[in-house]
Amino acid sequence: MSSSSAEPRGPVDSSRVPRFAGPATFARLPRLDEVGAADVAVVGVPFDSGVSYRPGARFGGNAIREASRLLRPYNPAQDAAPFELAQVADAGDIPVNPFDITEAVEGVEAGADELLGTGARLMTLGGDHTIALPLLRAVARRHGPVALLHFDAHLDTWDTYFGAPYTHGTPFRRAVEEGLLDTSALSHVGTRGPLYGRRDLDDDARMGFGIVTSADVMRRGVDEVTEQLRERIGDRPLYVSVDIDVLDPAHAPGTGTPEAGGLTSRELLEILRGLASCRLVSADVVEVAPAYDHAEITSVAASHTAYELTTIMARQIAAAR
Ligand SMILES: N=C(N)NCCCC(=O)O
Ligand SMILES: [Zn+2]
Ligand SMILES: [Zn+2]
Repeated sequence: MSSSSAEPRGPVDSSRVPRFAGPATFARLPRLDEVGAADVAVVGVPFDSGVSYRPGARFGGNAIREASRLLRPYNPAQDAAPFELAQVADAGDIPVNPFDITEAVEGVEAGADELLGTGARLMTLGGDHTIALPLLRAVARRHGPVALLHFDAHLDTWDTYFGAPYTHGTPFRRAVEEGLLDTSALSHVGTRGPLYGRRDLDDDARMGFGIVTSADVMRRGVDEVTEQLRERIGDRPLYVSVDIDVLDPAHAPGTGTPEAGGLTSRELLEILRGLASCRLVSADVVEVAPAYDHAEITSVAASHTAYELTTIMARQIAAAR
């Protein structure tokens, strides 16, 4: 633990305080200001001014926090109690200007930079996918160009929308242009749906991305696909970005640009668990738009996604100690 030699402070005990009581933090964990420092900071970014279709992802972080009340402290799939292995804390939100995208992007970068500067890894809850760019800027400043595993229905390597360079469809083209990514280890997973033209794929391939489509996951299976991803990543520092629309709309209706034919939440969680040996330096879960959700289907899936990613980071922090 970076804060002190004391044991990590874990979640509120749901056998003593009902899990539906009190204000929500991620997984009922302490706030960052209650523990001083954290190994993994869960941070919200309530920003959705970069969307091309339905708005509402600005409410995603808090919806994920609410849904995460039901998470329990032991993760059997990874045989780990993540919140005992490392201090995980909820760092609140990075508040940014909803009326000025350029200023917001700078604000996210500064907020992420400050948290990373404490030695914490970030588990960011979006927000729309625009925020991946400033998050990657902050991460690359510390680690150099990182490997990227991008779970999404969409490529998000388009150039501009209405002339705007910073949008939720363009973060990874900007990241490649800025040299933030190790272009020998870039993968999209779960890609599907109509494109603007064949050229979208040509541009994407030229940037260095490999694609595992949603249909590939179905045909080849989770284990084979995950093995291939692990080989491509090797021991490089890895950033994982999960756009919740990688899931089929049946598994994640609460999102802004849904596409039919997506992954199941079981497939996504199993692929993530298969990455436990990778050097995960930070991650995000974005594009949860609760206004289109039903019975917290999407925010529950997102909370479990963040839980698996947090578990991977906590295990690695404990193993390195
Ligand atoms: N990043 C997400 N979720 N969507 C990008 C879709 C961009 C488009 O409207 O073509
Ligand atoms: Zn998407
Ligand atoms: Zn996206």
